Parts: sequence; structure tokens; C-alpha cells
Amino acid sequence: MIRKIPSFIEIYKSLIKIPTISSTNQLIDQSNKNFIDLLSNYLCDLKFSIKIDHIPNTNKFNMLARIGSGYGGLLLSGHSDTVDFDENTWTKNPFILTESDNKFYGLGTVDMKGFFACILEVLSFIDIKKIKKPIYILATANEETDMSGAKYFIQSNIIQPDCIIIGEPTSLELINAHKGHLSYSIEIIGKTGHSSNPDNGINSIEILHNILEKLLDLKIYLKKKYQHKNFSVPYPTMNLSYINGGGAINRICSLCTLNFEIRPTPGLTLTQIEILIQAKLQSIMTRWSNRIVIKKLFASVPAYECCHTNKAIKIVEKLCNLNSKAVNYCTEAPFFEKIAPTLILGPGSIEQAHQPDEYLDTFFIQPTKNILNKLIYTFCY
Ligand SMILES: CC(=O)N[C@@H](CCCN)C(=O)O
Ligand SMILES: [Zn+2]
Ligand SMILES: [Zn+2]
Repeated sequence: MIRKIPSFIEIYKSLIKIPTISSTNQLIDQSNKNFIDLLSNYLCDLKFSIKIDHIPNTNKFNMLARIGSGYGGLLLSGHSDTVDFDENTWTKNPFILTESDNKFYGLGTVDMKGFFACILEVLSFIDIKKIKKPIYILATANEETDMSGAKYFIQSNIIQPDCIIIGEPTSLELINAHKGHLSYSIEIIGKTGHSSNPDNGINSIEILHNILEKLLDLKIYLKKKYQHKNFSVPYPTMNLSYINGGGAINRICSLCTLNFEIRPTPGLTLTQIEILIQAKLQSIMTRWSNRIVIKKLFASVPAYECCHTNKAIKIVEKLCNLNSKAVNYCTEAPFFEKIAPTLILGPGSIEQAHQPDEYLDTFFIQPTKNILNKLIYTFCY
């Protein structure tokens, strides 16, 4: 059999070599077009048809590759983008795939370009002529920021696979549920003045103190009311992630900022959280309304849970000989569930995602290929 695409290592190297950083900092945010074109070319060589969608008002693209016709089948999805990196903390070149001590190092090796390399390797060996249901390969944009790629995908494609697998790094554990993610920034605009006469100004740090008291009340309330035993952290969490403000010791602080996130468990909706935050801060907002600005940092992601009783989930659990479980981080699954039951299953550990010298342990490669083969033969042959 003549191989139509380069070797696994060559493909992996070529995918890592193309920077696809997505960031809210426009100075470092990059288009993923070259990556999407490279992936498309590989899949084209494997006789897939390719649809590339430009995501409006961005320089980003989704790719949907398809082989086979009709309804059902399997969709394998990965995001094309990576987080940015701090060159002061990396000891290796992030864009050169480096294999050493049984690890593949590089930006995106585990989160999550390695999944695409495994997919292409498996597809280069299957007998395309015998497939009975479609195989889809989806590469989305901007998962690491606003998930605009996943949201646009479901608006711009009408397909009905039987199952979707997102290849995020789960150490090849099967994930059927995860928490959501809401992120906020609160800015308090006080009134400066000489600190010797505090009543001469409005101290924004004191207002923030009142806000923090209410938010920490809410944190305790959520933990008590929305327990979910399937999670290793079995309740919604709140993380106060950033605080900034102030200046000279003898000046009343007139501006400070707080950023925080909330990760809701399934059963706690985004709307419920918005209402709870508003209720908790109501009295402070009434008193200081024009001095407090609350805004979303990132687009919110709902919590996700696909029931164990779902037919596709039962097939995949049996195939992998695994019970699916819940994780505390979030993925694009809530957007995909609108078109098919979605599971998360991918090579490598989340512990290496977003870290300096990110790597994928080589021992994940063969088991990943084995599972992908089983999934394709189960859903598409
Ligand atoms: C896998 C992963 O790290 N997902 C990110 C997505 C954040 C979406 N705004 C997280 O859970 O923090
Ligand atoms: Zn990821
Ligand atoms: Zn990530």
C-alpha cells in the first residue's frame, strides 16, 4: 500500500511548526489559516472533501473534512489553536517537536495537535472504500479564548453524526460531563483626595471590600446548594484571580479592579448564576451604581453532562472498557451536544496543558490510535 501522507512524526512536526496562538491580546493573537490549510491538504490526500469556514470578524477558520455519505457516523474534533507561551519559562523551542525521555515536547503537543497527528496516522491505514457511514474531522478556532469556532460551526453546518469525540487531553479517560466557565471583571471608580481627610473622597478599595464579602458569601452558598458527587471537586467553584489598584500612600484610591471566575456544575445554569450575582451585589450596586462596572472577560461556557444512558455513550464506554467520568475544566462539548452526543477523550494529561515545555508522553500514542480505530470501525463500518 503506497502511503499518501508523510509519517506520523513528520506530520506531528509539521503541525507543531505552525504557530496558532489565540489570545485576547491582539498583539499575539494569530490566524490559524496556515494550520487549517496544512490539515486540509493532508485530508485531501486521503480523499476527504474539505469545507473551510471563515469565522466572521476574525482572521480565524474552521475546517470540516468528510468522507462517506449519509446520516450518522463519527465526528472527531479538535481545536487548532494553542495558548501563548512565555519564552522565559520554556527550555525548548515551542515550535520544534522535540522527542526526548519518552516525551514529545512542543506548544500544542498535548493541547491538542497530537490528537490530529494520531487521527491522520489512523486514517492513512483504513480501507476508505468499505466505510458505510461518514467520518468527519473537525478543526475549530479560538477554543482557548471565546470558543467562537465551535459556536460558529454549529451555526454553519448541518450534519448528524451518531457521536462526537473531542480529543482534549484526558489521559485517555472517557469524559461525559464537565463544569461550565464564567469570567468577570469588576471595576470600581471612586473619587480621589488627600488621605488625611478620607471623607473628602470615595475609596474604591473599601467598596471592593464590600463586594468581596458578598462574592465570598456566594461562593459558600454555591458550594452548599449545588453539590454534584460525580466531580472530584463536587461543587461549583469561584476563583478570585486578579486584583489591581491604588497608588500613593497618602492618596485615596479612586480605581481598582477585580477579576474572578465561577465554574458551575451541571444543573446550575449560566442564567441562574447571573441572577445570583446581581442579587448578592444589589445593595452595593444601588448605593454606588455609577461607580461599579461589571463585565464578562470571556464568553461564558455552560456546564455539560451527557447521560450514561445515552446509546452512543454506552457504545463508547463498552468500546473503551471505561466508565465515563466528570472533570472540572470545560470544553466545546456544550456547543456540540446540539448536533450529537459528545464525549471528551484524548491523549496526554491536562496537567501538561498550558504549561512551559508542554509535552505528550509517547506511551499515549499507540493506545490512542487503537481507540480511534475501534471508534471508526464501530460507528462508520
Ligand atoms: C481544557 C481547558 O483548559 N479549558 C479551559 C476553557 C476556558 C474557556 N473560557 C478551562 O477550563 O479553563
Ligand atoms: Zn484544549
Ligand atoms: Zn487548552
